[in-house]
Amino acid sequence: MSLPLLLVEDLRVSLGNGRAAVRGLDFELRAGETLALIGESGSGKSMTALALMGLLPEAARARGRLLLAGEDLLKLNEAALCKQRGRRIALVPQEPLSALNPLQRVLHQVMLPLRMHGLTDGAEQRAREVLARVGLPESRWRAWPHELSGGQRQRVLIAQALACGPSLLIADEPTSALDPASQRQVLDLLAELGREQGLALLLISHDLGLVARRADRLLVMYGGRIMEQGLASELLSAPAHPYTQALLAARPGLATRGQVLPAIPGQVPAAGQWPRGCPFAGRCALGDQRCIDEAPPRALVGAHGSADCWRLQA
Ligand SMILES: Nc1ncnc2c1ncn2[C@@H]1O[C@H](COP(=O)(O)OP(=O)(O)OP(=O)(O)O)[C@@H](O)[C@H]1O
Repeated sequence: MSLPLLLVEDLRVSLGNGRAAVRGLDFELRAGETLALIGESGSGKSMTALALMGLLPEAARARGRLLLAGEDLLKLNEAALCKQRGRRIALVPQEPLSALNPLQRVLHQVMLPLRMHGLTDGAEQRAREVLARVGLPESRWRAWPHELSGGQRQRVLIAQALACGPSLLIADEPTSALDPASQRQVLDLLAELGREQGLALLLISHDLGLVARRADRLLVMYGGRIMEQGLASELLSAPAHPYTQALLAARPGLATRGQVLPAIPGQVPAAGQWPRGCPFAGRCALGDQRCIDEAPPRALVGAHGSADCWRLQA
């Protein structure tokens, strides 16, 4: 089997004042593979993405190892990171409107990362190629961002992210601002691009139902830790961790018209206020005192997965 393109080892992100957003994350991602990072708001997904991009907020610090093709991103200085960002690792952000420059036409915005990385020869041709690939009609290439629909804007951002031919693409809630039909189209496009271009794709979402079937593997995160991980097909058909089961039961798509949207009872605690043991213990219908006090050991689940839960101990 090929070596992983991305190897994350014991990633920890602290926010200052003893608060931690990510508390020991391990995962790997291969070229051509799509990994979905799933969890409710506040689980630490975005901080993981920002650590990978080297774009954490000022007060935040990352520790651990983030090996991209063997090179530890956490050891690079800002100048070296700038060379990677947009070129080898690219991010498709959450908010298409605020991520685009309102004063620049689409085609020029897609040429921007190429220019920033000194790839000026053939930049316009390359921008045209990626815009065509993401399915933006040619009649829109000279439009201003405000003239586009939400789905079209997100396609522009995907084109921008693809322009320099990155090997790792991170999409952080790429469809949260879109209507359901555009959400499906954009996710299908990302999954297609991942396969076709051999990208390692990290798809971040709070909506398990929306992204699960487009991913090869799922990594369920809560309280800055991994709750469960495994092949998407196995994890969806037999979720082992009570948190994964609760997320699946709370999928927005399960609600019928007029029904209150299902939700997991209780609140996600703020960073720094997690129980000593399992982060989910306080909200888990099956949790007991041991779950609150002691971190659960990892149990193997199915043929390829694992879950951190006391209930799964033999
Ligand atoms: N800019 C910031 N400065 C300080 N703390 C932050 C910042 N952004 C997020 N946090 C905190 O970090 C923790 C993890 O947040 P993070 O944004 O990574 O979660 P998430 O799973 O991506 O959720 P969301 O989908 O809402 O972004 C939360 O407790 C959050 O309040």
